[in-house]
Amino acid sequence: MTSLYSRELEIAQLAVQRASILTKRVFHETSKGTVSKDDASPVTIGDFGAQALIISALKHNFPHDEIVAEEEATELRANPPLRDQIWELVRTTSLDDVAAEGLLGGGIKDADAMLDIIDQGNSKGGKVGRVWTIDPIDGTKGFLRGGQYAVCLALLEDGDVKVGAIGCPNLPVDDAAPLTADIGANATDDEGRGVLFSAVIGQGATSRPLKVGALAEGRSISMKPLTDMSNASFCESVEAGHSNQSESAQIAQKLGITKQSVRMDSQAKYGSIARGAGDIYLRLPTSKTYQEKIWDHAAGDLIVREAGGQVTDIKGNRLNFGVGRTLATNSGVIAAPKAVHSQVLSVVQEVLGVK
Ligand SMILES: Nc1ncnc2c1ncn2[C@@H]1O[C@H](COP(=O)(O)O)[C@@H](O)[C@H]1OP(=O)(O)O
Ligand SMILES: [Mg+2]
Ligand SMILES: [Mg+2]
Ligand SMILES: [Mg+2]
Repeated sequence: MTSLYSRELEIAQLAVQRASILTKRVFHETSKGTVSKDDASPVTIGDFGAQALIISALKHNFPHDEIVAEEEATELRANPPLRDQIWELVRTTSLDDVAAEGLLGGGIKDADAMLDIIDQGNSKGGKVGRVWTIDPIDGTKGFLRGGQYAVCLALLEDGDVKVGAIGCPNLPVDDAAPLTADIGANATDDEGRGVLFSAVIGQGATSRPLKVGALAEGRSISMKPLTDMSNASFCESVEAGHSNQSESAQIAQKLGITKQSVRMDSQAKYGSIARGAGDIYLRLPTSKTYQEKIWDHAAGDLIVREAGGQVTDIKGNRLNFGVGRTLATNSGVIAAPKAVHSQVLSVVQEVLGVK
């Protein structure tokens, strides 16, 4: 008997795996083609290309599902050389396994079809029906720096995360490796790196080596039991503009955490705590107006919860993925093992003055 969401899980993981190949090619082979978006955040040919490949795989398998994806093709329609650079990558990226590539429906017809596919990620989201959410490259700044980044995909059903997959090409493949954002000085090959995290609601969380063909064997992951806060390690964003690092230092001190925070870009933070490499992930608001995006959290939220963690915002509320493209009703993120979450939450609220 096949389990619930088994097909969605398989397609999601293969789609993430294929898109990850494209991002690695961008990093190793080409200039990054970086352009600035309206909000001044960077986007590269890797972001656009990865989004095209993932949406194409989803539309082939689940043509009626909605898609909320980060990027859109307007810039590319006005910039044919950029479009052609992306098309060349998309056209020549496939899984190194005929059956797996076949499951994703193979390639895209032409450059114009690619632009239309990228724009199919424009759903408004919401709390009704099946909605996939895609962050083709999460942590673009980490990607550009040669640090951590992630290819993220999740399925929401009636606003609830049911399936999540996160590809982390630069994390150690070994779940027992120490928590670090460092990929090794002058690392030029992918030796020992690349992990694919996944989860299905009610079925636990898994990690497996990130491959370039068929899926590798997975193993079940869980958060580390944390009994003594002085041994805890917590992770946060590299970018001070994405999470308040001086408040997190005060919180850590009050909790009795003695280790320095580990700063890493992207949802690699969720994956790292889910496999017990780290313990706590704090994301503390830096502005009253910024709304977190659903594609930045959906897969990580499920993977951590399925690994035995609890994920809330700074008010203690579950993340609500059913209110549109953003987490408009939430503020910040606190992810921690269930047993200590309330302790962490109360210190966060004390330091931040949250009532
Ligand atoms: N002011 C902000 N507060 C929190 N997150 C932000 C802010 N500005 C951008 N981001 C998002 O944070 C995510 C990366 O998080 P991290 O720093 O933990 O890796 C990116 O998806 C980025 O969005 P964007 O893709 O638009 O740059
Ligand atoms: Mg992101
Ligand atoms: Mg992104
Ligand atoms: Mg971005």
